Amino acid sequence: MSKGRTDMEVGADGVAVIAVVNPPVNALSVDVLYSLMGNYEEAIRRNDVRAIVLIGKGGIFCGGLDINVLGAIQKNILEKVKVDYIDAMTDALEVAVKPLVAAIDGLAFGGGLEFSMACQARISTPMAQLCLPELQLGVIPGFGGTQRLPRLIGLTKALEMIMLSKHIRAEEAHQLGLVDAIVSPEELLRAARHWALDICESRRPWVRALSKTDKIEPPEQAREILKFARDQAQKRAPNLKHPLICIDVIKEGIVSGPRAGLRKEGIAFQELFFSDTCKSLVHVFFSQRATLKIAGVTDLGLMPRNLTKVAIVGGGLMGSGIATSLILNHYPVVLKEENEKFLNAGVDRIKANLQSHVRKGKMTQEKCEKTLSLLTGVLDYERFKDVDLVIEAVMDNVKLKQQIFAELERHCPPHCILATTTSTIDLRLIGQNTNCQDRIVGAHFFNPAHTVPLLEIVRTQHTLPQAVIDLLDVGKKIKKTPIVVRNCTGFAVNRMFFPYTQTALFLLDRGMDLYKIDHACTGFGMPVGPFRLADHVGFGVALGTGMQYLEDFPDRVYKSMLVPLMIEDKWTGKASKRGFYMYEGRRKAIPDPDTMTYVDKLRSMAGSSTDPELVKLEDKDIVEMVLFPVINEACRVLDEGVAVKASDLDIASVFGMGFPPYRGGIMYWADSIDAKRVHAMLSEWEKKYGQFFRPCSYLSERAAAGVPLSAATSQAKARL
Ligand SMILES: C[C@H](O)CC(=O)SCCNC(=O)CCNC(=O)[C@H](O)C(C)(C)COP(=O)(O)OP(=O)(O)OC[C@H]1O[C@@H](n2cnc3c(N)ncnc32)[C@H](O)[C@@H]1OP(=O)(O)O
Repeated sequence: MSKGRTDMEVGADGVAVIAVVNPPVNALSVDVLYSLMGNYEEAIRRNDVRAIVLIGKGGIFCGGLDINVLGAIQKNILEKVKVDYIDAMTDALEVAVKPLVAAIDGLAFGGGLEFSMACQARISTPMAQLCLPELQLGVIPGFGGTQRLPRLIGLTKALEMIMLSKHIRAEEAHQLGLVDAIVSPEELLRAARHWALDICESRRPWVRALSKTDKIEPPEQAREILKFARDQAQKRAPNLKHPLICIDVIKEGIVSGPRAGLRKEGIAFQELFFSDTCKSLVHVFFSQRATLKIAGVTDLGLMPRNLTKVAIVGGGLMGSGIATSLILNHYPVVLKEENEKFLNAGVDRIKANLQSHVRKGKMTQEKCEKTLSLLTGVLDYERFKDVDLVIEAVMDNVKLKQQIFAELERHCPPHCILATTTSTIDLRLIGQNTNCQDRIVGAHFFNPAHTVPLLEIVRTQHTLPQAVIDLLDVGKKIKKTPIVVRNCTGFAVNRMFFPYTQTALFLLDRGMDLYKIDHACTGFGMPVGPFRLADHVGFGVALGTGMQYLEDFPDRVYKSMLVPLMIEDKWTGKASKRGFYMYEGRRKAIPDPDTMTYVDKLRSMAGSSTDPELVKLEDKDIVEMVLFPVINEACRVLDEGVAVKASDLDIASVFGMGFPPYRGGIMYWADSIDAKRVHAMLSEWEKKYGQFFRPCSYLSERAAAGVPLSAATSQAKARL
């Protein structure tokens, strides 16, 4: 946070060019802010300076406030940034006696975009991307963005950008009036200088964003727009306050004028720094980047090879989702199926995935067809001879996978990485009939693979670091957040979340209403409750996984016969339209009264009776009972070295299971509750309900020593 600077050069034309220099994204660190103000004041003072251009060095304008500053303030390492001072800075730019023009190449994010909006004009290159992403960090724009953006582009568009942290490209920004001209990168500086001098010489208007009123909608319409935005924000994230605070701040500017709006923005911005939401989201931001740093893999100086052609074996739900993701990100894909019928079905699924992009306006029909042309369907291995990566995505059957991997070794070039999507089978077993265990790696995607943002990369003791590096690179290019884990049953994500549905089944057996359990979990912020999740995954998969877990972890599998009972009647979850819910149309899930017939049958078969204490549990207690066993398993996953660090599990839970990011991820949340309490509750439940709830040694030791669950093992050992 105390690094970076700005450089100033004054040209013979009288234009001072102030460049932000703080790679990799030119974030506004404390040093950059002070340096910027120093340069600015000097430029205003100097008689040889007539105008100022603000630019970022290295093809990036500015990635916003240095997020380390937020973290440091939260931890009291740094005194609160003087927001008054920053306001004064943006104000100073806006009311400067010499014109300022922002020259934007690459990213103009957060505080960076806000500084540019305080300038009198913005010139960009075609590749520029503009965004106010502050809400994703639990704060609101704090350098005047809540007031200047609506005045530059109107309330409707400004709210869309701010509330959804929506990126816009130069062309759209130009149409909206946020960017005044688009020029090539080579022309950027020259054009910005000219523009600034043109303002000096009154050939172009001197625009002060805060004084603009022409884009703001009339009062009645503005009220409606703000109300709609509020309703949407509440619907999207009922547990979050900062989006509503942001709307209040914008409203203040509309109702009482931009000065009042700026004042309110400053106060709210400072207060939000210290909210748990902001702390959690900052943790998620850095943890997400940290997944790419793996000791013994990414610190060896290896560079990712350029994998240009990918093949997929199996065009089922998973294979077609992965293919969609790859072609959407410009990878040519060969899709192999065993017969014409399955191949057509796979290709149709991919077409349907792309069409849904067209329907939602994310893609034109023309682009859709171009994207689809990257896909080649085949029935044999002929085209595998020049592929760089194969992803096997057939059903989880050891013999079948072993046969496929032996064939892949024969047909693919020797550098080709062979990946499997298995979620349960030991990778060493899959590669047993090959001599290329060092190129075998797990690429565990989550269904639907083209939308779920997590990719679990699984390595064995044989996997070469180069194969992991290459897959990390592909993962990043197809916009997945990858976490690298070690080979074991269920890997990190499925293993960690296995108890989620298990505990729910336990509660159901003891008389709790299943919809109450799901409701409690979604109220906490999970996208779906455990029963809806089971429907989505499908009972066949759930049962298969359950059997595997029973074999590998017999001490902690809760044996419920409910799912097998339903499968007997061909109720298999969402795919069969009957499961714990009934399904109408594509999405609608309706509580199914007939499900209770199975529950009652099971209860009478097992002779189980309602537990009066459990059925009285409130939502908060249900959430703890369902999620504490998840924490317990996450501790085991960490202790066994399946995951490298606790923050990887936070990311896995957020991006793989939809754990609410504003709670920081599963381990972060556990530490916020305190390991002692998690341990105490599990111990109490173990006594009452059996070993399913028994706390593992990692949790017990850390709870006893008062060490956070997320503390790195070496630090923790020193304290244990
Ligand atoms: C007052 C204001 O209103 C408040 C603010 O401005 S709050 C900050 C607003 N800005 C943001 O939220 C931007 C956050 N950053 C991003 O979205 C993305 O990093 C990006 C789009 C800028 C670049 O993405 P990408 O090219 O994929 O690179 P990415 O790996 O994410 O980042 C590269 C490095 O820059 C760092 N970085 C990115 N933005 C940063 C920021 N604003 N502060 C500090 N570090 C940042 C990352 O941590 C990463 O560091 P590492 O290499 O050590 O892991």
